[in-house]
Amino acid sequence: MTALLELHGITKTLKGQRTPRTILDGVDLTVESGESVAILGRSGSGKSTLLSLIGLFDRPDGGRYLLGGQDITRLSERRAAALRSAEFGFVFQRFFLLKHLTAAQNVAMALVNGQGWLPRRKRRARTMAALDQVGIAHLAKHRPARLSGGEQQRVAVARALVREPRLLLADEPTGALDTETGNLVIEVMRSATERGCGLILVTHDRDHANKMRRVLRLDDGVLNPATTTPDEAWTPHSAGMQAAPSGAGPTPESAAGVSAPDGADPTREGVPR
Ligand SMILES: Nc1ncnc2c1ncn2[C@@H]1O[C@H](COP(=O)(O)OP(=O)(O)OP(=O)(O)O)[C@@H](O)[C@H]1O
Repeated sequence: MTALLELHGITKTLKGQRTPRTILDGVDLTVESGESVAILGRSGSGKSTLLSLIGLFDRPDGGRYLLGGQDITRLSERRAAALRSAEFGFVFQRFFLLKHLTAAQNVAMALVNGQGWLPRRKRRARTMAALDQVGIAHLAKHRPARLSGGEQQRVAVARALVREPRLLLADEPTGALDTETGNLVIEVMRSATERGCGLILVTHDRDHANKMRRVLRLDDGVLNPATTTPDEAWTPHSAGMQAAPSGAGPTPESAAGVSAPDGADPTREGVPR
């Protein structure tokens, strides 16, 4: 069977400095449909860079990237944006909801692009189904200000799922939530894998990593191919693990996958290279 995602020898080097710096050093990774994979690693080990390459916000300098068996290593910006809208769902630490829109409108935003034209009734049905999936259909008409942090993140997860992505990419999605709410959000994302969606979760949380089928560790840009347990991954070498800094990042539109047709990387927005 063809794997959902295959990375072969992916490298990324930061240039523009006196000496180029290797951020990803020959990463190999295979993810099957319906599989969940946690990636652990200390701060600065390259986790967000890897997700950004997988989400087609950036390109590798070397290696091959296959999605469903198709080589997508070197797509034009336009094709990358189209594929990103059609195939991926994104969840970040911050929720990136538009304040003046209701929960339902925030979710429906993700259907504006990437799905072609959807009749209003269908759009509404899919939006409500996504909100129902995350257990907050009854809050559809509420604006973000009336929702708790966990409810807002569930809206963000519904927005990521409404397009029925093949792959869900989550970068520290529970970093701003309390334990109970974080568990709920992880469970919602994990349940999407039961319907065949792949899930790659970058996290510093051992318990959440433990809920994924595989746990992999990234050390200074090198992805250890051996499945590990979160406790093993938490060796002194990775003692520098800490919450990701919440700097400039995605916008509500880019988090919904509808506003980065120019290939701008929402995970890097505003960050000078
Ligand atoms: N735009 C950039 N400009 C300069 N350096 C960058 C840029 N993006 C990433 N880096 C560097 O690349 C390395 C990997 O960064 P990345 O954000 O991928 O790490 P991470 O494992 O996700 O860290 P964290 O857990 O803190 O989010 C870091 O040393 C970082 O400083």
